[in-house]
Amino acid sequence: MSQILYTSGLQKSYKTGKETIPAVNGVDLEVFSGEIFGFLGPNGAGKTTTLRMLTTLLQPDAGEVSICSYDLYQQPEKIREVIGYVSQSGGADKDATAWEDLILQARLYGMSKREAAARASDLLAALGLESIADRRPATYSGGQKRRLDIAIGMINRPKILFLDEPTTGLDPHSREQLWDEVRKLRDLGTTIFLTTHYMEEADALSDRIAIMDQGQIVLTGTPASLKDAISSSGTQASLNDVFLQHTGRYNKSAQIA
Ligand SMILES: Nc1ncnc2c1ncn2[C@@H]1O[C@H](COP(=O)(O)OP(=O)(O)OP(=O)(O)O)[C@@H](O)[C@H]1O
Repeated sequence: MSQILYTSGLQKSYKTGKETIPAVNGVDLEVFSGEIFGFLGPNGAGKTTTLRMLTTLLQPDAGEVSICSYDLYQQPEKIREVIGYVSQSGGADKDATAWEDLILQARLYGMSKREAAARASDLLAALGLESIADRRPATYSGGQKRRLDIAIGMINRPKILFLDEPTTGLDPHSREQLWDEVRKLRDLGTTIFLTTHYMEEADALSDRIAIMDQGQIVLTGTPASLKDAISSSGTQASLNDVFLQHTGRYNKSAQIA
């Protein structure tokens, strides 16, 4: 598999008054084309800060970043062309129907009216939103809203899609439905970079995961290899056990699901 995302020594501090908070403190990452990469860590670990740098929304203090071989500092506009980003709050327009919103987004990416309509139709079908395309998001369920957010994030056919906690707040059934949609996107060739607080989600979805803590990557590997590494004969460790061992705390939200 070829490399699609690379970071080396990525750093970012925030200054608030006299205090300097080293939010991201030397992050090295490698993500391969076609994989679902799970990005985990306790609250305040630095995940969102990392994600905002990778998506060109925040300037790093130091470090190298390349996505699809484009350099973050030299070619940020090229990086924006090849990524999609679905933030925790989503990007859907509450006053537009799904169809209107997708058409507008496609036109903003320079598609002709005909191309925009074809792209919107394809995305509505891929994400199971056809029957509600003419309604506004206020009338959607939580899962439908998240699927529309993802459709908007996919409008420009990104090579890599960043999903920030895509299933937070969804019930277990909607969450599993969304997992299927994410797998479908991956099977169609999109690399997925996903943050989540749900360990069973990371386990079920990710080809590989990285665990971040206090601004640094503390562990990377496949879910199976990470669990096997701390399992003893007769006792299979869970991803939550792995998380506990490497961050010193259980991920409480993981137990809600
Ligand atoms: N705008 C900001 N100004 C000052 N400090 C910030 C700012 N944004 C984040 N931080 C701090 O940087 C650190 C990393 O925060 P970040 O939001 O990246 O973590 P996270 O892993 O995404 O957390 P969560 O899981 O809670 O979303 C935290 O200590 C946080 O308080």
